[in-house]
Amino acid sequence: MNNPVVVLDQLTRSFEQGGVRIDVLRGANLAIGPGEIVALLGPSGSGKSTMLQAIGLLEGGFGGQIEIAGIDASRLGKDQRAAVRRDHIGFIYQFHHLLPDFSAIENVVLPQLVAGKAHERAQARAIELLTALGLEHRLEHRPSQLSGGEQQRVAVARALANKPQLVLADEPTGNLDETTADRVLGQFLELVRGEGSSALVATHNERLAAAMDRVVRIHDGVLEEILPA
Ligand SMILES: Nc1ncnc2c1ncn2[C@@H]1O[C@H](COP(=O)(O)OP(=O)(O)OP(=O)(O)O)[C@@H](O)[C@H]1O
Repeated sequence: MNNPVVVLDQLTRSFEQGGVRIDVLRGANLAIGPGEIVALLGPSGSGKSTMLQAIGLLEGGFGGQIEIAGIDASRLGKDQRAAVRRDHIGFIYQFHHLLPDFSAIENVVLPQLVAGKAHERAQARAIELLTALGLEHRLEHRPSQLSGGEQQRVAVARALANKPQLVLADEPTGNLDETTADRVLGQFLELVRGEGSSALVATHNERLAAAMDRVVRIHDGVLEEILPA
C-alpha cells in the first residue's frame, strides 16, 4: 500500500483487574490507505475503543508499533504524541463532547485556533463545514439547543476542522435513532470522502459498516478482514 495513513504492527494491550489479566489486543495488524474509510466491527468488550485510543495516541501501555502519517508514534513522548494528534487526527465519540458554553460555530473554530489558524480563516472553515452538514441555520446555537443529530453533526465538523489525514470515530451514531443515524452517517461519509481524509469507524452495526470502503472485525484480539459478500 502506498503511503498508508495508519499502520498497526502486532498491536497488543492487556489490562489487569482484580489480579486477573485480560489480553484485549493480541497482535492486531492493519494498514489504512489515504482516503480509505474502514469500519471496525466487534461486539461489546472486544476492544474497539481500546484500539481507537491506541491509534489516537491517547493512552500508553501498548505493545507493538503504531505509525501515523509515516511517523513511528510508538516511542514518542507525551508532547510529541499530542502534536501528532493535533496535526493529523480528528475524533468523534458516541456522545458529542461539545463545549456546552460555546455555540456550534465556536466549537468548530476553537480547535483551529489551538492549531494556530487565524480567527477569520477558522471561522470561514467552520461555516463551510457546518453549511455542508445542513447546519447553516444553527451556527449560534449552543449544544443544549440542538437535537442529538445536530449535535453529532457539529462534532463531525469539529473533527474535520483542521483537515486531518485521519478521522477516528467511536460509535459516532450509537446514540441516535436509526433514521437519524443513517442520515448523519451518510453526511459524515460524504464529507470525509470530499475532504479525502481516511477514517476508522468503530460500530456494532453491520448495516452501517457495509456503507464503508472496507470492514475489519476484532476477533480474539486480532483483526480479520471481512470481504464483501
Ligand atoms: N482501563 C481499563 N482497565 C481495565 N480494563 C479495561 C480498561 N479499558 C478497557 N478494559 C477492558 O477491555 C475490554 C475491551 O474494552 P473496549 O472498551 O475497548 O471494548 P469495545 O469493543 O469498545 O466495547 P463497547 O462496544 O462496549 O464500547 C473490556 O473487557 C474492558 O473491560
